[in-house]
Amino acid sequence: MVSSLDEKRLEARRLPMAAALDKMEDQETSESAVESQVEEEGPVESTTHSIAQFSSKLRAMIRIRNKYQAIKKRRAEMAAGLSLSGSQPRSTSPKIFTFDTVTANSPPPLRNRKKKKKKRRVLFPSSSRRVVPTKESSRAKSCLVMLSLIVFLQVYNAIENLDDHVLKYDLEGLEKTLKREVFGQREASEELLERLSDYLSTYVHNKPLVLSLHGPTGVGKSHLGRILARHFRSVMSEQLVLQYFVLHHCPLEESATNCAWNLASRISEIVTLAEEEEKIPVFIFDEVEFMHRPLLDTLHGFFRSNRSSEYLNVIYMLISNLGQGEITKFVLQNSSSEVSMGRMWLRRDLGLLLRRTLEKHHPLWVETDIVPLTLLEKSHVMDCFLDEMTREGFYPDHVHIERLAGEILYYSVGQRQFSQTGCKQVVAKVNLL
Ligand SMILES: Nc1ncnc2c1ncn2[C@@H]1O[C@H](COP(=O)(O)OP(=O)(O)OP(=O)(O)O)[C@@H](O)[C@H]1O
Repeated sequence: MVSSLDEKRLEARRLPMAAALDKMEDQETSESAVESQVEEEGPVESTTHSIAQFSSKLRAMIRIRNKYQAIKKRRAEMAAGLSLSGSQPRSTSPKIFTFDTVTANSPPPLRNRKKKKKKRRVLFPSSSRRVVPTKESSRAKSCLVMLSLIVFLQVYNAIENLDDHVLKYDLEGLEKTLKREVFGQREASEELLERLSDYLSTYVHNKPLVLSLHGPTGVGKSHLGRILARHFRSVMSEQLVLQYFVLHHCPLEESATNCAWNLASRISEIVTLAEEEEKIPVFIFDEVEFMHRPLLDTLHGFFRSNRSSEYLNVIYMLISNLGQGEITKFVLQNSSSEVSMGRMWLRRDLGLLLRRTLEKHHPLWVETDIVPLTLLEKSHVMDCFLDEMTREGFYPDHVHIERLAGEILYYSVGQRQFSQTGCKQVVAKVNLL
């Protein structure tokens, strides 16, 4: 495209050229006149010089004329091009005229052009100052971040602490021992572990943990008590675990008050020591069915939650055959419905039944978690024989074990046989071998 300025320039060039052409035409006529005059008058030396000068001027003029013709032609072509492109707006910016072809100046094809990035613009109202608003850091936002960080750290710390507590008592180790050494009491063992794990995961409690193990004779109550005492002695110090056998420590009723006083001071001593060591002491009372009233009352006092904090971080375990009649009856009656009702439901019902009986015996059982141990079946008794024989160095012959297990008395319910004395006689029978 050619701007108006270019046109003016062309025009300006064209005018002198046109004048020169007119002059050239005049000169051509005058040249012919001169030539005719020369023909008529003959060659003269002075005229020869002026003719040579004149012919060089003429050649220059012809060159200018040719250029002018070329420019004129190009203008005509450009005008034709403009009319073809139609409504394209003419650029108002000044352009430098060159003799390059139009195609050389034409814009490159679209695909070769780089995509221009869109500028993000902030639109301001005409009345306001054109200043980009400064980003204000929100204090509420930073406070929220800080708060969530603190909460996260506290939760993380609490979880770590919980893990630390449980790890300290090695409940996983205890679980393995129970699985290996206790037969036929899977639910009771699991319940026990669950209560211990819940309690031992934290050091701050609002009441002590009181577990009460009940079951018929020979089902492994004392056996469980011994395993627990051994375990806690190994993970804590000896002094923080007390095993109290009523028939051994306080057999006579007349000395019960004195026993109670001694027991209370012993408990206080151990609790204080445990508080210093930041550990939870364990008290295991066996043969509780023989415990006299003053001792039961003393224990009841320790189970209450109105005592100072060190007395709340304690585990008490009561072992007795109280309620054994109820357990035997319940197991035999529900042996066939175990699968249909589910063992957990039966255990819950049995627990409620036992609580009613035990609360009549002494109110301290209101504060306890009751863990019933069930009757052992013939297969469990055989496991007891196998274990005992291996321990005593006998070859564990299956036929021999079956014969020994057959000498024990059983309750028969359908296909199932429940031992009337659990594994109580196993040790004695193996000793006779
Ligand atoms: N469930 C069991 N698993 C392994 N061994 C057992 C089990 N029950 C009993 N025994 C064995 O039988 C012996 C006697 O058991 P334990 O003293 O625990 O009976 P108990 O339930 O306390 O009975 P009691 O109320 O008459 O004292 C134990 O030494 C133990 O070796």
